[in-house]
Amino acid sequence: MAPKSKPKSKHSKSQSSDPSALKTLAKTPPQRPNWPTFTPLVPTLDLTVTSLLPNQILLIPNFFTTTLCRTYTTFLSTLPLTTTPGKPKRGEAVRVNDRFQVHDPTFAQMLWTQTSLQELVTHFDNPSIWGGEVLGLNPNIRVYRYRPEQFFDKHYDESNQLNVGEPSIGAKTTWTLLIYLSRCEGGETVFYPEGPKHGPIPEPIVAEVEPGQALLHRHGDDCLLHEGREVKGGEKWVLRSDLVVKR
Ligand SMILES: O=C(O)CCC(=O)C(=O)O
Ligand SMILES: [Fe+2]
Repeated sequence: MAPKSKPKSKHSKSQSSDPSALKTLAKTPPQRPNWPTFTPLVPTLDLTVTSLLPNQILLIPNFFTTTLCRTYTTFLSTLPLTTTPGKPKRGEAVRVNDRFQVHDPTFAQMLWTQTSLQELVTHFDNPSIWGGEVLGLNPNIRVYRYRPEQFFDKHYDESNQLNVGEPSIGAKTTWTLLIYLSRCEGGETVFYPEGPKHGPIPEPIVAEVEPGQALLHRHGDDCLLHEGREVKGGEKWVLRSDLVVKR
């Protein structure tokens, strides 16, 4: 929470009387988390991308090992998570969880290149599925913690336009990436495929919260309605980014 008034310490006084120091301070971006390294990992050759719904929802079991999941949840619980308000803005899904969000291009690049993700995505059987030339991951990194009774109500994920790299290239997001980091009761991510207009309503598709499993699903215009079901016991930890392609 922001302090009500500026602290009146000697330190802050000496800083404000030196304009160049102030300039440096203003330019300093908020500190990025000191993310743990991605070890140990299952070798890429031992991982497979499976379809929960062909062309729409893909899974990579054991993308993170159990040990790495534990390292991450321990680390993530030290971050300043904030509880999202129960009352969303108009048109936004009700989302009750604790979250942390950071713009971190370095981490996005690490998660892309220092895990099996880049290899699995770029060597996928049908690369046209990604919706363009894949550049990497969205630097908008989100961390969610759901405790019992917390959930993410039904919604669609939007595609976002952004610029990535140096020199920067126009890009857009096409698939959501979720990495489950813990085991919990409930909390499944559930998708609701649309059936034919007058036909029967298709069964929902349920992705279980398997620690270490990565889930990719199409978003933007091709997004299925989905939700993060209420957690009934334990904690559900998720790392979220998106696949980014050339615009
Ligand atoms: O936590 C989940 O299972 C779903 C998260 C989600 O839908 C989102 O991040 O947009
Ligand atoms: Fe979503």
